[in-house]
Amino acid sequence: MASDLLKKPLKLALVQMAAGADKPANLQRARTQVLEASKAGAKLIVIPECFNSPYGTQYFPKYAETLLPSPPSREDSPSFHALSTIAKEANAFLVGGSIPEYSPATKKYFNTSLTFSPSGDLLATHRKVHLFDINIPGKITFKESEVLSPGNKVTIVDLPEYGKIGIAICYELRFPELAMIAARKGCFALIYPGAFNTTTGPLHWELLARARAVDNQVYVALCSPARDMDASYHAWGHSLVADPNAEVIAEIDEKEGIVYAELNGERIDEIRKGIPIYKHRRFDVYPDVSEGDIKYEE
Ligand SMILES: NC(=O)CCC(=O)C(=O)O
Repeated sequence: MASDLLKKPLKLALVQMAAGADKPANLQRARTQVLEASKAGAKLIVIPECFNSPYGTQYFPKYAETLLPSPPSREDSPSFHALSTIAKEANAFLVGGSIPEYSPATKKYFNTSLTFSPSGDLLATHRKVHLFDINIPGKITFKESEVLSPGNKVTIVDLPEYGKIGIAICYELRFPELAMIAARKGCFALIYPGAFNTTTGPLHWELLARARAVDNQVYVALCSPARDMDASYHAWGHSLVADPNAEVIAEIDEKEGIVYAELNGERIDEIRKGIPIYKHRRFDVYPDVSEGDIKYEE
């Protein structure tokens, strides 16, 4: 019996690409690797957070593009047009990692993810809601909010013929509420373009992916850039897919490469039948975070 959540099997690819200082080269690299994934049969393809620029607050203003009004002009957003064309060439849904965005109307910068359909149409825009501001003395200090402003919407995207996915960016993996809202609204997978680092990555990256998967009994996919030890920020890499039972079913090391996984709705149904937490929740005892005044990207 077909699953209500994911109507037919879906091949997912996570493109763990290197992103350097040369924006046109980053766009070209994304194209080459997305097309390789599509040749391998992937119908949902993800690229990393900040794929068109090095990751660092010092780079965001220089690499930022203007997305509104939508569609933007080619001059305002070469990355928007590259992603739309790549999705069409690949004939696949493309979660376009994220790019630094500048809004002239508000004079604010955002960390923004664009998702395109196989015909190259923009399906959703997610501006990172939870900014990465951390300070681990002697290890890493990073403050996205020095430059970026937060988005304020939950992003759920309907992939026609398949089902719904939730999209959030990197640090947002640490916020179970976001994942729970998306899962309880019927998503079969939570997709996170991300760039954890070599301090937090070893302990938390896989743990958090598996935690969000087991909490919600959905697929969880994390797509990182490849590690570049010459860059100012050392990405953890290790793009991976956890299944609805929190098993890591595909993973890569820190180098460039593509991770593939077959997603199957019947696997979600099987796990939910065996451990029926969806029937056991007690909203008479505590509130349902997926109800109430939630702001969605439309
Ligand atoms: N780009 C990010 O949001 C990094 C998040 C991260 O490394 C973490 O530990 O959280």
